[in-house]
Amino acid sequence: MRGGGGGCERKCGVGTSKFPAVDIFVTTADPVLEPPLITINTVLSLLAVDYPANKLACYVSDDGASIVTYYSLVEASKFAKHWVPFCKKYNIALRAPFRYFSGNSSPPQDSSQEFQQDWTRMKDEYKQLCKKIEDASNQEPETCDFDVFSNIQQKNHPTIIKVILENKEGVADGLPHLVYISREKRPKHPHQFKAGAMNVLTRVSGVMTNAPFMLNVDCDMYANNPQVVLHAMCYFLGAKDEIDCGFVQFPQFFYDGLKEDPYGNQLKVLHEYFGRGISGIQGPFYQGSGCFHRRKVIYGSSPYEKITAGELKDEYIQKTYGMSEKLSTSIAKTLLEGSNIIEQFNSDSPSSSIEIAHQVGSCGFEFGTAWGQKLGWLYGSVAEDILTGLFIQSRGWKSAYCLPDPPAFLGCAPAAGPASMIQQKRWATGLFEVLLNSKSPIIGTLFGKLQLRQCMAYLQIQLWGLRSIFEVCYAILPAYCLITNSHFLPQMVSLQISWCCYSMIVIFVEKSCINSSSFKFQSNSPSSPPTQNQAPKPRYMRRSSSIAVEHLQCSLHAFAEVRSPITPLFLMILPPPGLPGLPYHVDHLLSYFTTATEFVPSKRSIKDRKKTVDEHIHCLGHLFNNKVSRHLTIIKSSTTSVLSHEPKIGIQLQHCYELQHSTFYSSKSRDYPR
Ligand SMILES: O=c1ccn([C@@H]2O[C@H](COP(=O)(O)OP(=O)(O)O[C@H]3O[C@H](CO)[C@@H](O)[C@H](O)[C@H]3O)[C@@H](O)[C@H]2O)c(=O)[nH]1
Ligand SMILES: [Mn+2]
Repeated sequence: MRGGGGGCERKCGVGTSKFPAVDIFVTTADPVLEPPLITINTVLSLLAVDYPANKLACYVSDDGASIVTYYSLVEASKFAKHWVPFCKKYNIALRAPFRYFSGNSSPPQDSSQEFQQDWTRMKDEYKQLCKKIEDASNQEPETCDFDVFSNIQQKNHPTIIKVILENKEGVADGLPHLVYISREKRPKHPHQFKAGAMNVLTRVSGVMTNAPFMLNVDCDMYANNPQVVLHAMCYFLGAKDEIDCGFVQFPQFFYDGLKEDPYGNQLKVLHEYFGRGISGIQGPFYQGSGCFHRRKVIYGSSPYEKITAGELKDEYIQKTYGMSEKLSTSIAKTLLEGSNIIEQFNSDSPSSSIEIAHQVGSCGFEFGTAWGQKLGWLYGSVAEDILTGLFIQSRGWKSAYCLPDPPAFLGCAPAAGPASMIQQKRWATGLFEVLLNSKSPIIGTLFGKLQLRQCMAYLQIQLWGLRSIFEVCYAILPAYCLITNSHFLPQMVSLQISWCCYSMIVIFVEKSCINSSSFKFQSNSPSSPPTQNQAPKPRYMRRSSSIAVEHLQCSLHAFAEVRSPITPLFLMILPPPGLPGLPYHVDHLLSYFTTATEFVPSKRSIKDRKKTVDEHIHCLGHLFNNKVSRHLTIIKSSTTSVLSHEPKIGIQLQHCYELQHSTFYSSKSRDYPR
């Protein structure tokens, strides 16, 4: 055992030497669009997490090959030497300094003298750090250490790797390793965007530290909950079978969003409701940031095939994973000793592997190998996250969704305007590319281990781009009807009328149930994972609710959900007769009806209801608004949860509400680190 790590040990009831190592990857690509100050704040928040420092290594990939980014990291590492002990000493909740100090010009008055002094010193140091970075952005810093950056072009340069911090003695209370990487770029070589960067990070870390778990964060998402690594490890180590937990995804939440989120940039529907819903099937999608993977999952392993040493001949490994002896050894170790996760951490210091790291970071390394095709982060879509996660789940792995309080990561989202439209267009295109890819969910279900309902959930998001056609139609529909003095509801065609009545019932029951059954969260949510002997605390208390009504509600939802992903496809081919010329999209009609049901009598005050109606009307004007679909998604999430569990009604409901309301442990894994 190296080092002590008393803090974590006390909190978790497990010796920290038993904690598995974790490699952390932060990606940045452009020092202008992603200012180094933001990147270093993310890095600082990660260096300061509550986890033994000798089990962590943080790798920053800089696709911008920016001297300012590198300089900022070097300066930040000096600051970290004071910042991290400060955070741990006073158990600071928010460990990204720009958020911690924002709006506070003086320390809290009711705190101790010592704390006030330390606080003021830290704030001054942070100010100096900001000043240095600002100066460097205006005029490039000059020291001999930065020679490698001179005379290079952003898109044409060799690999640059710098070990900035090294925890050589392996002390748990020290600082984690910090490594800067800018992979080789050549004009004629496709660099494969983030997926390419992630694959280099995987290989470089494979030869340097080779931790069995890897966390990946975008540079603009800082760790908002210092216990995030512990939370993730509870899932990995608690899973009865590792197949249940190939990766652990934390939802993406954002700070400083616009009030009321008029453009839907907070992606509440996707992350909060949809995410919880599919947790009940095969688990959440991989969302690109805030996700922990098992290393062997990224190396392409399948939970059903146990690899034997005989299969891992050098020749095979080098053909699949590339020509590097040290990398081959580390990969073989990961694949063979996959479950012996404690042993794998490479105890050599990162700087001893720097030469090999350069080799595996070069752009020709992947030539002729399976990287990006069958392993690593996959190429072929700008939504490499969804594609990679889909491929993992198609091999049979499940994933877990973790929603601790406070949220694990917070990021910045474009507020509005062209930036957010460009982002949404990129996602819509990327998602559609995945649908057309040879690894599409349909193929995954037919020939792989992707569950049918998981496939439907993937289709639901992948058809997102196509839905805009219908969205436009429905947005202009009311106006069209006003101008031509016609109706947008179908004429007396029995099929459509029955759909309308049915939808009204669903929403009516939904509304009345939401009003009648209320759930109260316990305010004292556990801030640390429970110890071995401690029973898990229930995270919510049920107050009053009628099981019968709830069940009715859930079954209706289930019924409504089953057809949902198929509906848009079906209706595109076969528009029903009631609305000539306009496809009849049930989802969207449902959202119109949601507005109407605000007039159904309920216990909510008139003022409240009026507000909701206003909201909906406001929404209809905004094509990018999520609010209309919010109600729908509540329906979807409870449905998918219900559908995914065994037939006993009571258990179904329990799971359904746990998935919707629990913030920490998944309903499936109730074991804790041993
Ligand atoms: O060539 C590139 C391009 C991007 N990135 C990094 O990838 C991340 C995501 O890129 P960004 O342009 O910020 O995309 P977002 O739309 O904000 O990100 C979401 O969508 C992406 C897929 O489009 C996912 O990769 C992200 O993880 C997910 O958070 C950032 O850290 C970038 O620095 C690189 O490292 N190299
Ligand atoms: Mn981003």
